[in-house]
Amino acid sequence: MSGQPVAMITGAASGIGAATAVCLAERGVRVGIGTFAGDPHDPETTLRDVRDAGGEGRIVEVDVRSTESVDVFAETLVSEWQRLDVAVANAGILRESGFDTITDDQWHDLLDVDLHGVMRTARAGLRHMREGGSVTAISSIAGGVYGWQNHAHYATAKAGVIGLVRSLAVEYGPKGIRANAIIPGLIRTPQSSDAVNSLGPEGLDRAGGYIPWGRVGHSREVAEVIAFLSSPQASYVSGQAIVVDGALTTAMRD
Ligand SMILES: NC(=O)c1ccc[n+]([C@@H]2O[C@H](COP(=O)([O-])OP(=O)(O)OC[C@H]3O[C@@H](n4cnc5c(N)ncnc54)[C@H](O)[C@@H]3O)[C@@H](O)[C@H]2O)c1
Repeated sequence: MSGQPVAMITGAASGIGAATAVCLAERGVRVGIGTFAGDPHDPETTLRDVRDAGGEGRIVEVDVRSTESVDVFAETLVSEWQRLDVAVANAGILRESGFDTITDDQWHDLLDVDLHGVMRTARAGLRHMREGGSVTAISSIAGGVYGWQNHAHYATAKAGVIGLVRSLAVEYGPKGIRANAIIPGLIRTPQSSDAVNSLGPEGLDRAGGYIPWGRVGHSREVAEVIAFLSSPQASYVSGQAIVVDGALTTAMRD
């Protein structure tokens, strides 16, 4: 096997996934830009940014609710570049629902993306990692650190991915494959902007005032940590869940 490492990133047309594609490209990683048919964001923007960073990318449509779709994503990259080294299970959705009114379908639909989609991405990637590798899953402070009212399904999924990466770290450590989770706080992306809509157009800025760092995070600030975890520089970091939140979860409320 030769050449630059290759990464698969789900949900890479926007937000943290798009920033991760660029960060990895800057480090010489060829990136598979997983894009979802229902996403209004144009993956060509991510591809252009990857190329502007001097990198190489390939857009592949993928729905993490489908095992076949995720497997084809990984196989497409391997057939193009003959290797796969990094899987970033980033795709996720956020829905609000009180717990005693949630339907089985609503519960299942969220976990199908946010937990089972992560499992499918990790599994598809791991099968092709021949010379070590790295899996990074995106959790959340909701579930990863805190509970969250009216979001029990989301928090359950995000807690679940931490259990998953810990188990993968143990199972695949002997093969030189690391697995970690990122726990973002409040990051300015399409998902978080939708979530705080009820606070008004300046909602994210106001929410940032409650964070010790004085603002919400940028996708790039999460992507840098994902890129580090995906790199050989993180060679002894595995089974961890790393919080990237501007000290939000560290702060004691008066
Ligand atoms: N933004 C935040 O404050 C925050 C905080 C904690 C965790 N997260 C997590 O970060 C990850 C990235 O989210 P983001 O904030 O960048 O928002 P985002 O909406 O920009 O990204 C989510 C991506 O997932 C994709 N997606 C949705 N359903 C899919 C499916 N079935 N198959 C494939 N792709 C699908 C979307 O197309 C989108 O590109 C998510 O897992 C999210 O839960 C975000």
